Amino acid sequence: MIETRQLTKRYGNLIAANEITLNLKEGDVFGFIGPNGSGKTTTMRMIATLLPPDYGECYVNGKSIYTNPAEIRRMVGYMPDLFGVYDDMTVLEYLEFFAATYRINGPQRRKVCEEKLELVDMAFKRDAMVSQLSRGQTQRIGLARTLLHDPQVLLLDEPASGLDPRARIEIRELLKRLGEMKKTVIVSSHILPELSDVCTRVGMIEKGIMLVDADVTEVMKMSRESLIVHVHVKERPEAAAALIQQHGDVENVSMQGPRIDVTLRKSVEDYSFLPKALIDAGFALTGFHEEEINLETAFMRLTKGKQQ
Ligand SMILES: Nc1ncnc2c1ncn2[C@@H]1O[C@H](COP(=O)(O)OP(=O)(O)OP(=O)(O)O)[C@@H](O)[C@H]1O
Repeated sequence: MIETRQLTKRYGNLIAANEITLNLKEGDVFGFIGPNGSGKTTTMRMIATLLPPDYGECYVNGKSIYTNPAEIRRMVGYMPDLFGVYDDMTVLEYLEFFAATYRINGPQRRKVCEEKLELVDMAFKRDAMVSQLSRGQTQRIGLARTLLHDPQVLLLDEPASGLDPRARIEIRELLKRLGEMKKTVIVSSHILPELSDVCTRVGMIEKGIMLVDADVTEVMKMSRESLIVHVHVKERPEAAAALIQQHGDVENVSMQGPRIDVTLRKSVEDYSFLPKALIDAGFALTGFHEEEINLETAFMRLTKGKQQ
């Protein structure tokens, strides 16, 4: 659905996007992660045909940004990180105004606007003035506006920035829904953990260079040097730790309060020996689970040393 090859943009000596190659299918929700100024907006604007690249190719649903920009714009909904809203309009008027620019006319216009308001859970504010919406509500109206022409591809630049935790969760739920609707979504963020449970793929960019592009599960796996297992026993945790330490597959054991953190040797994946050894030795096992790596840890580990 989105295919870029060595997409490149330079500003003087600065290479804002350096040979970005991407391949996203229908239903992919691609988390585009990177610090400020790393090239996320530049890349998305090139895909949206709003910024001409200096080099490289980009196809959306098989259409080239060079030869079919108008068709691409019909297929793409782009939500910039900052967008203005007009003060003296109600929510519905605002959406109808943009629907008109997409040539959605007649009774269809009101219907489409109301549908999108439902989708972003803002129907209850249809008659409120746009100027009186909270930031999270404004973001949701922005998303409704991006969805008006029912684009197959969505490019969302930091849709959750500046939102409180509840509004962030709501945006995440919405992203999930868009993936389920088989849209192809690119969503940028520099806040890493918030994307992990909605994205199917993750791209990590720094200084214009895509350092990692993989499935979320793959990213987690790649970033993990060795497995860590958290163990809780009812009594005598120090004695349990000493017992675990003796096992040949265990690299290191440390105590985190009452919790025993067991680091396994590299490439050891089967840790079923741990509960067995503890139970055989008479310990009452009360907790046992593998440490989860979040995207933030993954990003730090995977990009370490790759950029200066
Ligand atoms: N019009 C421009 N002229 C010169 N430099 C630019 C221009 N637009 C962007 N840049 C530079 O290109 C680099 C990439 O910017 P971009 O906006 O793509 O980053 P970003 O990853 O979206 O950042 P943020 O998370 O802050 O939005 C930055 O160093 C930025 O200063």
